Amino acid sequence: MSITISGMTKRFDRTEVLQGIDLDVADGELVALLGPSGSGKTTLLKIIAGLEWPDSGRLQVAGQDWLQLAARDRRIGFVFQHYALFPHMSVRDNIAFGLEVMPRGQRPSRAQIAAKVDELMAFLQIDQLADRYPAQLSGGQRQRVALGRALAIQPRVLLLDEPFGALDAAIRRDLRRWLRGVHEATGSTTIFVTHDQEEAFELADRVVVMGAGRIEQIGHADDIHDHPASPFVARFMGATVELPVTLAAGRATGPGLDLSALPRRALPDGPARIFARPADIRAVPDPAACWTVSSLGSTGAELHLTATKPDGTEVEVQMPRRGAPALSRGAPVALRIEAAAVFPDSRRDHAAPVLPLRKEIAR
Ligand SMILES: Nc1ncnc2c1ncn2[C@@H]1O[C@H](COP(=O)(O)OP(=O)(O)OP(=O)(O)O)[C@@H](O)[C@H]1O
Repeated sequence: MSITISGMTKRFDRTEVLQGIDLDVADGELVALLGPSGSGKTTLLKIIAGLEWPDSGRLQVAGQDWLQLAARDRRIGFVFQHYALFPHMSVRDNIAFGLEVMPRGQRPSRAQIAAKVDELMAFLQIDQLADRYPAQLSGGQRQRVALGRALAIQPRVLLLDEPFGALDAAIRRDLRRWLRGVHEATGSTTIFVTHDQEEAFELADRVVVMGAGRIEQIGHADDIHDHPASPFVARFMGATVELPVTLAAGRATGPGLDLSALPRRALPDGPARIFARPADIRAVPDPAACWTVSSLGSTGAELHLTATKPDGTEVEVQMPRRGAPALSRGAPVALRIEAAAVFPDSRRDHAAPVLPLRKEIAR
């Protein structure tokens, strides 16, 4: 089922939680909503599920207006972070629940329900747990049961809200791989919410980055990592070093900065800011440079240093220790920035780029 959301807004009291969302999800696609806490991810998911209603905008699923449909008529599978399995029901009964409560005309027979549940438990690799109760399961097992319950009704759309949020890192990784397999096998259009970048990029076909009620960027992992569409996305993706530069003929320059590795950009002349990751910066000894090494440490593999300017600006640098020049505290250094996003100063932080970053001019 394809999903088309257009011009969607939602306000709670005075907060505009969704500020005009436009999003197309293709039939069978697996899409992640990624963003910091409070950016509106869950609200968007709840609107698709029919648990919230927008103030304006459209929601069409396979061409049908879902805002005219009650939640129970949407045939949606929904899994929350705090999966609420019924504690007094066995695994088997939890999974069967959605089928058992179907209206009489649509409800499969007892034998059909039993067969469906057996098939799902085998598919989810939890058949040996059929007669256990939720309290007797691990977090990862409970999560699989929750997913089994959501899948039992053969949902047209599967919505997962931080499905692995409460689990530890190793189990999350296992379940991610497993969920990807489930998605490929069932082919249901799936949207999941996460604030974990690795999870979003590993699992999803496309990632939707949300910030403060807006979609900041939609794309694939490499694209979002290398070409953030806004300062917000750059910061969110770990480009925590933010420095003023001057753009002239598509080239950025700044005091004590070597920016010759950056491609020319189709951006207007004038003041701008660059956003770089500490791991994309190299400190290079230079007696004439305005930066000095103010702290220096090593993790064995990497040197972590802080470079400081007389005006108090500080920059974190992480560079491979092997092959690094000899550096000591107080040494003057230039900063060579090997990759960075550049945004003209006139832009509002969350606006779309004046010119797409990808439109780089050949040197
Ligand atoms: N029922 C409600 N009444 C009032 N405000 C609400 C309600 N539901 C959500 N909000 C507010 O809307 C904003 C967005 O919430 P939402 O849960 O959609 O964000 P989120 O991106 O999913 O965050 P998180 O990652 O923390 O779950 C928040 O500021 C939240 O406090």
